[in-house]
Amino acid sequence: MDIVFIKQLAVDTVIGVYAWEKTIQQRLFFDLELCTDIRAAANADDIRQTLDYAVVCERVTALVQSGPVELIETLAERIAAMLLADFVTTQVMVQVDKPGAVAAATTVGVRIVRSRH
Ligand SMILES: Nc1nc2c(c(=O)[nH]1)N=C([C@H](O)[C@@H](O)CO)CN2
Repeated sequence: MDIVFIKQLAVDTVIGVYAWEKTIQQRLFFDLELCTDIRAAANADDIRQTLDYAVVCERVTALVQSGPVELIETLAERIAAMLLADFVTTQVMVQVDKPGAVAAATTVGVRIVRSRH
């Protein structure tokens, strides 16, 4: 299967478990992979026949900024569910990086893979 991917999409939002985190914006980064068949789009050279990664970025950014949550796991699951429901894809990978969370680490985060049932 082919993959449309997005690396290190930056989104500022209110995210975190602790009280001090609920009053500030923090930057998260998203890596996304959407499994799809790109051959029809390639043959026709037609954006309408593939996943538009710019639209995916807009949708993910809007979802992340739609309201505060505590866990990056919550965002990963919501993003995966939205991508599977609204785009022509059979399986998605969603990685959420929160690089400011642990000073001694370059980054921390979660990565999930979800498929259409
Ligand atoms: N598995 C997770 N662990 C932690 C999370 C999280 O979202 N998932 N969040 C925090 C705090 O919000 C932390 O980022 C504050 O620095 C701690 N652990």
